[in-house]
Amino acid sequence: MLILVANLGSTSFKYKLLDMSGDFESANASPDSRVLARGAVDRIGEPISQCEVIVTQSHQGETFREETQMPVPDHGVAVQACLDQLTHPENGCLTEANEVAAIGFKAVHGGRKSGTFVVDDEVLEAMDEMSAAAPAHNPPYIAAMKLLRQRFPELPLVAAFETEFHDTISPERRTYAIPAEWTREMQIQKWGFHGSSHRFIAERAAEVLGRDDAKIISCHLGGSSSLTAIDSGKSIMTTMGMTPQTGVPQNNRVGDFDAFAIPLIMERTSQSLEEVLKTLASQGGLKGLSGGMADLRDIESAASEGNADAKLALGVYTEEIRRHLGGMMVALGRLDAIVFTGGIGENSDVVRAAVCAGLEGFGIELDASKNDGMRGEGSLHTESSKTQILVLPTNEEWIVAKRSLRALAAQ
Ligand SMILES: Nc1ncnc2c1ncn2[C@@H]1O[C@H](COP(=O)(O)OP(=O)(O)O)[C@@H](O)[C@H]1O
Ligand SMILES: CC(=O)OP(=O)(O)O
Ligand SMILES: [Mg+2]
Repeated sequence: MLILVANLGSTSFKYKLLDMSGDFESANASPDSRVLARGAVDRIGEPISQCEVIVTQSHQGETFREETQMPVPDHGVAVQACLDQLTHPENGCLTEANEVAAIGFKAVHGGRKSGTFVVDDEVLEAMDEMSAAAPAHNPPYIAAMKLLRQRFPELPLVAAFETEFHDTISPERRTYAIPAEWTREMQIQKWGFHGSSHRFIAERAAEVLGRDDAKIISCHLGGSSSLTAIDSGKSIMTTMGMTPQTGVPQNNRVGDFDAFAIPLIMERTSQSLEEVLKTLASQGGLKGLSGGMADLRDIESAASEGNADAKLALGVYTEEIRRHLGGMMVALGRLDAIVFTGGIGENSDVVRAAVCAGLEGFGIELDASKNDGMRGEGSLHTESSKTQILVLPTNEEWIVAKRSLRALAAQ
């Protein structure tokens, strides 16, 4: 049974076509060997996007790999290019898109619909209600789902919402200090996001550490970044709140911010509430701090050349990560591992070193020689470190595929 998983990130589009036949629930289900094709478009919306496609077995029976650079203005163009690639007469691996049993989406905010659901009008409506709360994420997902529903009306679409993994967080850690009826009646609360990634890290870290009762902090750092404290496989605390604009600074979204600064900004800039919110959700975060650079690769290179704004952006970003790390260590009471994942966590030794700096007194010791240039799965701690420091590449698509199949079976 083939499942196509669509992952529309804030800066990227990634997809995997997975063969989910046989037992995919067991520990040796081997996610990598099930990938028939995968592709990624990086730097969506920038003048030049990087596109990579790998088809493990094409119609010609051979592996096909292509890397191109071209403008990909939005996620709609990326989804269309993915379907064209998969059904390409020579280099694709599907004769028709209908050979796929379902398309699973790493959907972001369903508000009242937190879980994994076959997409119907009610799911789309719930996502639409949350579009103002997740402006960078929900509109492209809704557009992609509507496009695919129109093109392939027989093909089930499944939405695995990012909030689901955080359903285990206690009321004390998910409730804002606001009038109680706002929480009860409107569910204004800390939902948390990146659930597929943090769940994958919980599963993989348990395998790597060889224990099911591990206490870990999963640092998913990418276009969007969030940390989650995980105890025995369950989320107990996370950094994003009601919306994916909160927590640590995001690529171009503000992160934690004092709501009472907003009326002052409106007064002094003569901007409407909508204009100020749009700025906070598209010109804030790393982009706002650095004077226009939303991608950490650009910020790192500008900072190394002495650019003061870029240095400050890096400093604010890593200090915010450390602030949350400290709170999570207290919530967990013991820390077996810090895990770095996501585009930044998996690739940036600069960020990993800054996050772990000076934590030796807590038993967290980074080995600089292991960290420098480290990519792929591996460990970065010294022999005497009490806490392990790991890099585990995330696999959100694997979690979405598994959850999508369960939702289809439960229908
Ligand atoms: N080699 C690298 N060094 C530093 N940062 C990187 C590197 N490669 C990717 N990144 C960062 O990772 C981000 C993408 O992360 P990812 O988790 O894939 O994105 P998304 O949030 O779109 O799902 C990029 O915006 C970039 O900031
Ligand atoms: C919140 C979320 O899913 O973020 P992103 O897709 O940008 O990583
Ligand atoms: Mg992502």
